[in-house]
Amino acid sequence: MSTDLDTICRELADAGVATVYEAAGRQGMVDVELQQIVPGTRVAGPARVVACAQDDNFAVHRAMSVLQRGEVLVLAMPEPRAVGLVGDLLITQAKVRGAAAMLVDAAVRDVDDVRELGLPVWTRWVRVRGARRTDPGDLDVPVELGGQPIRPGDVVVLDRDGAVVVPQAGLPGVLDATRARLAREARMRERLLAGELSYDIHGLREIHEEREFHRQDEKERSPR
Ligand SMILES: O=C([O-])CC(=O)C(=O)O
Ligand SMILES: [Mg+2]
Repeated sequence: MSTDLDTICRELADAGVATVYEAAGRQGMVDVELQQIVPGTRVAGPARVVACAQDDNFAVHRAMSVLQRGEVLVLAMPEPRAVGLVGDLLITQAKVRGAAAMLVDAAVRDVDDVRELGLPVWTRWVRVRGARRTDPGDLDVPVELGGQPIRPGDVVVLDRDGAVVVPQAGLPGVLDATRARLAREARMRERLLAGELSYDIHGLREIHEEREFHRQDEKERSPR
């Protein structure tokens, strides 16, 4: 992974999923409930997409042989199911090879050991149900996760809130918008800490009072 991309990913990870999602114009959300196996982790990296055959983790074993440092392994299946595609042994390999994180649209097992390993993992389910190892599946192909298309190399940002995907072509724009949003939020936070209300800052009080005024007005004018 280039230093440039590495720096951009670090900046997006620090900004966090919600901020990047808003900065991207509310695009890229992975719309599923995800469990964060290692608390407190936030990461971003280019996707190494692993399209597993149904209930089969052959492709995950294969992916370990091509994985590059800094990548986020994205594990998908044709139908997401609570099948344990990875546990501590596969995740050990990912860690040794320098993966940034793993996003699993299936199940993870051995979670106590995985937590100890410390490689950030997000998963749809925790379940011990074993995977087959018979179909090589596909690597480096587009998949869909929680309604969100993920192409190889798209940047995946992950934290406690879940995951958001930024297509490579959109990276510079989203990075600029993220910086601008962080600056705006910092100014806003200062005003809120000083006691101001978002109700006033966004002009909502005014809107509400105006509506109330018209409602009263209409009530008075309407015949009984
Ligand atoms: O081996 C498997 O199929 C998944 C697993 O439990 C591990 O990686 O430790
Ligand atoms: Mg295991």
